[in-house]
Amino acid sequence: MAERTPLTIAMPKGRIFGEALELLKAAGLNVPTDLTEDSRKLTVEVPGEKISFLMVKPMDVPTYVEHGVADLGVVGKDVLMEEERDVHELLDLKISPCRISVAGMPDWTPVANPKVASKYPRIANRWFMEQRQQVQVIHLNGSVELAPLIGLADRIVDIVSSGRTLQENGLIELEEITQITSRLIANRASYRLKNEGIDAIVEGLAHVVGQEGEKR
Ligand SMILES: Nc1ncnc2c1ncn2[C@@H]1O[C@H](COP(=O)(O)OP(=O)(O)OP(=O)(O)O)[C@@H](O)[C@H]1O
Ligand SMILES: O=P(O)(O)OC[C@H]1O[C@H](OP(=O)(O)OP(=O)(O)O)[C@H](O)[C@@H]1O
Repeated sequence: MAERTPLTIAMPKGRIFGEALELLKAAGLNVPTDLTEDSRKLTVEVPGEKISFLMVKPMDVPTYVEHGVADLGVVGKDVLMEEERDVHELLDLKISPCRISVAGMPDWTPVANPKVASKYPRIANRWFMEQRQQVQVIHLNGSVELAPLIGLADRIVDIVSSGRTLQENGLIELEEITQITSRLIANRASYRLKNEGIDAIVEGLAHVVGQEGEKR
């Protein structure tokens, strides 16, 4: 891909990273060999292409992009829904598919003002508000499935993929809130000012994910 505009891409460390990297390579980006999941380097430049990568926490990707220190970012739709940052969502990359669901113990019975543990307090609050159910959301940063087992919460709102974590902890999925995939996002000003460079990347990625007609 002939790329002249200097661009910075925020890449999420962790689960999405490998698949996102493969997509970028398939889209023709000359990805440097030191851009690997286990690298400790936090910035990596693509020689000759004026592209640099920032290695950041998945939850922080929209922050870097909103503030314009990254022009582009790859992030799960769950994070976009939770963070509500002012960024431009360009493309559904269709990687890291999963869903956000409400789950609980099989013998769960309705109680007044139930406690709901979640890594996604905004998504959980929004969902229960839409359902006109009053709940108390407890924010956790991980191991959310533990909460109903030890009496911290009556239900959880969390990612479900294979369903293994729920199953191994004796929980059941009660309601699906939404399907999730990873998205390509852009800083709003960058999208206007660096449109040519960004469009070249979007075109390449859209071609790979088979989505020419679906770009936003
Ligand atoms: N079990 C899963 N299967 C598939 N995709 C998942 C799964 N869990 C999360 N994801 C997707 O991958 C993204 C990144 O998840 P990952 O676990 O790498 O980061 P994280 O949730 O921020 O973890 P940590 O808090 O450990 O840094 C999530 O935002 C979501 O879109
Ligand atoms: O349906 P499954 O395939 O089992 O995947 C779902 C699990 O994966 C994620 O957890 P993660 O591994 O990121 O750990 P965490 O609990 O620390 O967030 C998510 O929060 C679920 O716990």
